[in-house]
Amino acid sequence: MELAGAIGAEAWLPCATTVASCVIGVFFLLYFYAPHWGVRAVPGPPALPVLGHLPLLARHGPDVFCLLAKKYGSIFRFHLGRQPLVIVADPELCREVGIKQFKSIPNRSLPAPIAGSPLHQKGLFFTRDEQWSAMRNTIISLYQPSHLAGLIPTMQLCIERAANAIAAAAAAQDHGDVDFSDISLKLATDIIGQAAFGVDFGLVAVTASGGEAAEFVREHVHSTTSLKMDLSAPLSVALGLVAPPLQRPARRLLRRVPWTADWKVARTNERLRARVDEIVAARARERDRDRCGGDGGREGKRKDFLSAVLDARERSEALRELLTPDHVSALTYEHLLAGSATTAFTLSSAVYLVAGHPEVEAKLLAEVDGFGPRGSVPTAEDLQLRFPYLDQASRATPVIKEAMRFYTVSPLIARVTSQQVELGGYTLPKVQTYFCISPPGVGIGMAFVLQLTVHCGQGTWLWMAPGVLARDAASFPDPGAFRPERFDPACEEQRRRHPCAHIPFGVGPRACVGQRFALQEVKLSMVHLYQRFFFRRSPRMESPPELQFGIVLSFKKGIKLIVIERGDTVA
Ligand code: HEM
Repeated sequence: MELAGAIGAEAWLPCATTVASCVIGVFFLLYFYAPHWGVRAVPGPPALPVLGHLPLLARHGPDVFCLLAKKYGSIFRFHLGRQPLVIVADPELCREVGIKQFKSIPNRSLPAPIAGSPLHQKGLFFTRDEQWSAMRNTIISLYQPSHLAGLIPTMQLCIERAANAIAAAAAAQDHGDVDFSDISLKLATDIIGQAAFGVDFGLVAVTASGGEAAEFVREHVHSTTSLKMDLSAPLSVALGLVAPPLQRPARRLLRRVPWTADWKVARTNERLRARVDEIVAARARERDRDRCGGDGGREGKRKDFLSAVLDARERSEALRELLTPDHVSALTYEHLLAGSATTAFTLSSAVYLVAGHPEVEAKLLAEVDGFGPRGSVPTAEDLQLRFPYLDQASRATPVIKEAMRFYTVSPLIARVTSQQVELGGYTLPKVQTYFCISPPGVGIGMAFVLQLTVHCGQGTWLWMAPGVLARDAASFPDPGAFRPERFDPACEEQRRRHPCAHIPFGVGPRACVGQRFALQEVKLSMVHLYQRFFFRRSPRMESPPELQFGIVLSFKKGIKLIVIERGDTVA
């Protein structure tokens, strides 16, 4: 009997192992290929299990999307780890996504680096549906021309400080090199500090080791630069790319393990969050004090975003419910996140490109000198009307526009479907709910399966690719040439171009809310900088500059320029 039992067990064991391996294998295949299934008809290169196309991204950087568009056409599949993206690289299809079919594609997909961070999630960028439209309607007035015109003196003050810092840095160096991208990031952050928080960070003026504000911003920069889209991100983010359900448990675990990247990011984000909450609470207290002491004047004078949002909250019960203190903090912090690195990158790339093109520089200098003597500060109206080369017509800025085409700071714009969508001849599903089967009573496995449901239920990730559009020779002949004249409204090339061929600020109701703010800042900066200096590319910098792809593009080793003071009389 015993012998028969042993033989039975021996025969049964390999059989059970084979069945278990098959079940695990099938589960693995289903898990990794389920999101792919709904979009399998969309063309794309074969994807590696688990990693998808991340190795391609590592090898080619953001250029990979141009290469894939050449091979697969204007709509193709790219697997960010396990998650397939349907990438749209055609102006008309971008108009479909951003405008015509907006009702079916109103939200952004939540990339792995952002998942689990309320400071990042509760701002305008990642809120959804009615919450988003109510929030956007509330804050949109702060970006209207009349409000922005009132910010010019504050912006100009920061710009003049930055120009002094540039002159001092150039004088301190034997070869006159200045780390221009570093100063422009500090400048953009100072401006956002004033405009969003009503706080003078004074970064341009402080040394590298400088005070509490500098520490706050160092933490912000660390938090932002850890928002990577590839496997060099902290472990939990990398896991989020290849196996989303493991991200949350991994993050919970790793944030407790000292010195891991997750631990550092969690500590930084907690400190950042506490600091932003502190600023918001202090402003609320200040307003209460002013009201009790009858000093409504200071309250009324404040032009920053935070005060305006607190005002709006006070005026309406409905808004108090909509904009919880968490949302107010997130919205305010979002300005720093959305408005500093993007604007700084745009200013740095414009000045870098002009420095390498003497014919563009000559036209620009002539225009700036024609405006008035050194130190003249343009009004909002001057910025619109008196700088045709920098600003050919309202909101069309040839030099800046061409710089933004040449280096597109957001090469991809993330959206997600909430209805089934027909696009470019493909049917893209409303949601990807293949993994809703949750066998009851499996303990910890149950939690795992429930998480799968959440992750798979997000809809098709449909991303626009302005970075590919910007390099398309059909819209921009000789796309590798820096030629601002291609945006001259009078030229044939501009007249023929599709209105959505150049969309660095996105398109449709969800386009960048800070576009006018950013352009005002960049134009004002360029006018002042070219009144005082001209720039040459440093031979101590690589050419072309190396790019790094995080949540937005940045220059990996910065932009180094030789600065030459122009003096009072301009040649
Ligand atoms: C050169 C600078 C900037 C560039 C290139 C840029 C680019 C973008 C892009 C591509 C989007 C996504 C648009 C879409 O989905 O269609 C966006 C959204 C957004 N941007 Fe900007 N941005 C810049 C500056 C700013 C500034 C200065 C602020 C704030 C003061 C800002 C705040 C936002 C916000 C809040 C959103 C989300 C809008 C929404 O979901 O309703 N951006 N930006």
